[in-house]
Amino acid sequence: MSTTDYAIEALRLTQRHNFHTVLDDVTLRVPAGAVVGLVGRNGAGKSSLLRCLVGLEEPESGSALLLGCAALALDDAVRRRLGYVAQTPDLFDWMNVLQHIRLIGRAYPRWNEDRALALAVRLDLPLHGRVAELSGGDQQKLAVLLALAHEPDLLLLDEPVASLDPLARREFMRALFAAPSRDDAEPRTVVISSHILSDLERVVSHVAFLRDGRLQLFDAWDALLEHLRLLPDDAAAPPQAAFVSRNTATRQLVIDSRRAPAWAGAGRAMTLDELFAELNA
Ligand SMILES: Nc1ncnc2c1ncn2[C@@H]1O[C@H](COP(=O)(O)OP(=O)(O)OP(=O)(O)O)[C@@H](O)[C@H]1O
Repeated sequence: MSTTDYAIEALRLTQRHNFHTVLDDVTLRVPAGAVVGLVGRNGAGKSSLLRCLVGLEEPESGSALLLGCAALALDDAVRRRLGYVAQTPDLFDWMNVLQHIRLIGRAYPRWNEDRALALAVRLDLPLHGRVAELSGGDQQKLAVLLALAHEPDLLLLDEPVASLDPLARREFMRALFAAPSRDDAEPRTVVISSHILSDLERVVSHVAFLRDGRLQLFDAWDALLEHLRLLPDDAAAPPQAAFVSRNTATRQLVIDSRRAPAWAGAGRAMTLDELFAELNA
């Protein structure tokens, strides 16, 4: 793949806060059109990674390119093609939903107000409700709506569904993958961090696992489903080179059968929940 086939190219990102390593040499190349689930335990570094990717935080070392443009020097043309929703929505308390839609719309030539209003209705958002009076979930819905309505080519979402009820989550997922209204639209690339792995599993093309600031695993989800196998850690173990994780408490192994083809049929595949538990054991 050439550099331009990647919507995101992060090279050796390292970040420290108060002498604590928050991101540790993270290299991540996200193909254009991928939908990446970014997962990891609390404090693993997901928000920090997303902030470094969108240029809101300057890493101690390393660099990131978004749509081919340096994250720390994004030009207006690239900014207009980006959407980012922080974990804590960045909204104006004194403004209502409709005012937000009109204000943000002015900044984006591609803004689709009809789509924004239709989405507000589908998400059950009160158009005249002031942000200060909205529930946490409704504030999160508004932040997501604002990031979606300019039809970005690259969307980075930091736990966008944490406070959404199951029906709102379903609407949100539909909106996320709704076909863009423009003819010139490129396949949208999405990075979405979430702890709701059952939701992610249904929509992602790729999964990135972070643990203690390190990128533990990044691959296409269908490849992981096919090739990662959970099996008992016993005397007849596969070659160590195939080990992905070893759980001494449960005496189970995760192996990558691409590195041990003879073991391709051994054990069983895992759900994303199970794989998460094994990788963080
Ligand atoms: N500005 C900061 N100053 C000091 N420490 C920070 C700062 N930002 C993040 N950290 C620390 O960096 C680590 C990673 O935090 P981060 O918010 O990126 O994790 P996360 O994976 O998004 O967690 P969660 O799932 O809880 O949202 C944590 O130990 C956190 O305390």
